[in-house]
Amino acid sequence: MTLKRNKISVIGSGFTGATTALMLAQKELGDVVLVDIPNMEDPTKGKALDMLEASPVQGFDASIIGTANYEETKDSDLVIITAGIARKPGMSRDDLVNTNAKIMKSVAKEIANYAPESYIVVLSNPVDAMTYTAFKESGFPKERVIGQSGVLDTARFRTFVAQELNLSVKDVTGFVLGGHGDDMVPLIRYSYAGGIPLEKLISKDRLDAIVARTRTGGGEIVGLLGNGSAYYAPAASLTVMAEAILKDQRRVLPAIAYLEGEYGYSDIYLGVPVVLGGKGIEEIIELDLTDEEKAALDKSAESVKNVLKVLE
Ligand SMILES: NC(=O)C1=CN([C@@H]2O[C@H](COP(=O)(O)OP(=O)(O)OC[C@H]3O[C@@H](n4cnc5c(N)ncnc54)[C@H](O)[C@@H]3O)[C@@H](O)[C@H]2O)C=CC1
Ligand SMILES: O=C([O-])CC(=O)C(=O)O
Repeated sequence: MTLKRNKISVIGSGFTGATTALMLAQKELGDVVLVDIPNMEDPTKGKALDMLEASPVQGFDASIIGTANYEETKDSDLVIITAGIARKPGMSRDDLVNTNAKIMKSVAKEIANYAPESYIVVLSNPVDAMTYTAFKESGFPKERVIGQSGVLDTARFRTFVAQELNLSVKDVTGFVLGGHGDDMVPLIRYSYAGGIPLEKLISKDRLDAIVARTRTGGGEIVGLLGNGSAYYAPAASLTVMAEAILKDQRRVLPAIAYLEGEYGYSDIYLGVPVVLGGKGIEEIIELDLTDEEKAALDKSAESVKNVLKVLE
């Protein structure tokens, strides 16, 4: 028997792509190919070499290469797409749609050509619409094209709750549904600290404030950074999704999935709870929602549909 390491391609070697490449390698999830456009080839090679030189210090075994040649992605097991522009203060994620759709189409075609059996995880914004674009352009089955939003949004929610209660983040769980925009839907009813419903531990006013901060969590970082958007927590979120797929963990995570009737929506990619494992999205979990929660999800789905209309 010949054992082989996973091959993971990360498209886009900017803030999120490079950080993700390092985290994947540090966790020894596979050999990493970092890809960018031709005029970014040298910086991409430089970042990859710099990361590789960290491997003896930290003691991880993974090759990391930088390239502008998609041939290097041949037969990747997993491809993570971070290529595209990021927003600046004053912009919404949806303002990125036209530029990033063009990039996503070309990247998805390259992946379909060189890594037709791979799983695709999309980060580029507006991510619900970009995941839809990657699905259509790649022609891959829906379970192999997944978007990242909920792990990050939930992580922000968990961070703020842990700060509020002065408890370990490890004991705080949360669930954020819907599109990755300011009308995402954090579900308090399904969120706990050490198994205790949050509503029993935090006042309604404080919970409302935490929900509001979660919804605008991306914008908060954009405002502070001044020239770009978040990358450490997004990279950590991508890494957890990659691990769930490559190690067939069957984790229950919120992820952007293609819906065909689930939650009452069709032909749309939207953030919902899924089982993520070796076959990609193995199940979509349908939760019972109150009328208020469903109305909030409808509003969020409507925003995603409006972005998709721009693409038509
Ligand atoms: N879904 C989410 O939760 C999050 C999404 N994002 C999004 O991820 C994207 C990337 O963000 P950053 O890494 O901070 O941006 P960045 O500007 O630092 O890096 C983007 C990289 O993509 C490259 N690129 C452009 N066209 C390409 C192509 N055709 N092939 C390969 N590479 C290409 C650029 O040269 C650049 O190096 C943005 O759209 C951002 O909004 C960022 C954080 C969280
Ligand atoms: O806010 C942005 O533009 C980047 C992003 O999606 C996030 O950090 O949630």
